[in-house]
Amino acid sequence: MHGSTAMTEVMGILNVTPDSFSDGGNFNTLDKALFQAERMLSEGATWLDVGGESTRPGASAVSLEEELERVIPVIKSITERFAVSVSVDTSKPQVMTAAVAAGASMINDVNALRSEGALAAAAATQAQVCLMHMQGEPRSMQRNPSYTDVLGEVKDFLQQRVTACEQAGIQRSQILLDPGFGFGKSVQHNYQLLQRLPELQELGLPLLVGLSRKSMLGKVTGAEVSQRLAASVAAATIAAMKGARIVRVHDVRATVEAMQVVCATLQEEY
Ligand SMILES: Cn1c(SCC(=O)Nc2ccccc2)nc2c(=O)[nH]c(N)nc21
Repeated sequence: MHGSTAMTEVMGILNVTPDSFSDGGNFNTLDKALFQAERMLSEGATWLDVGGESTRPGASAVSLEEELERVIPVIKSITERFAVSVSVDTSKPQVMTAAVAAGASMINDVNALRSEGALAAAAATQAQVCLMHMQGEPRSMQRNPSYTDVLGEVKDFLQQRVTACEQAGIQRSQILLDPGFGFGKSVQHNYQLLQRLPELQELGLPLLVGLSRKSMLGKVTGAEVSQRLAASVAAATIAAMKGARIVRVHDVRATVEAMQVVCATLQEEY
């Protein structure tokens, strides 16, 4: 049995990119975001991940102003209204600073604080930081992912980023690590990382994983993005059994119930 008996936490995904709420109006965006936030909270999410820039390969870049406009009002409203922890999904240092000031308590950076000024921005807050592995850039990372030893290379990268954080004054107690499923990995690489997740725990820091609805699941089930609930819950269950501290998901209720079954199993109390 890996990890503590504490239940793996469920982080609900709250996209505030314009295409995630089909209408145009700003009020509608905030209104709809709050509705989704409240729903995911009621379903048992203890984290909400608020992101204003899609990381899909080919997604258009978002300006600083645009990203701030999208995420800050949402983070402010959620943290004023609800007792939930909010992470901000951004790589921009200015968004990190503003989001924490608005109430976010985790910085979720798919770029592992490699942008200019990101380490300093994160170090200036007391927020938790999730460092995620990515090979290459979102635009081109899926063209030809290649590794000699995917686990070893991901582990080395994450260790290097932890060292960079410590040198910037970020405490280890603030850091979570994430293998970055789908970010510069083939399907085989992704499943190797999932299977060998316990080896990442050797870095001695909590793990956050994002598997929900990703193409690695579609590849083996043949299911479209909107039809990947069972596969996503299965993947979250595997990750939790293998020690993940937080799972980042679209489907909160189903995943929370799966985590309750994992918890009962790992606690061996029944
Ligand atoms: C912001 N963010 C993303 S966005 C990609 C995504 O969800 N794609 C996707 C979503 C739905 C369907 C298919 C693909 N993935 C992670 C992750 O795995 N870990 C952390 N920490 N943050 C993350």
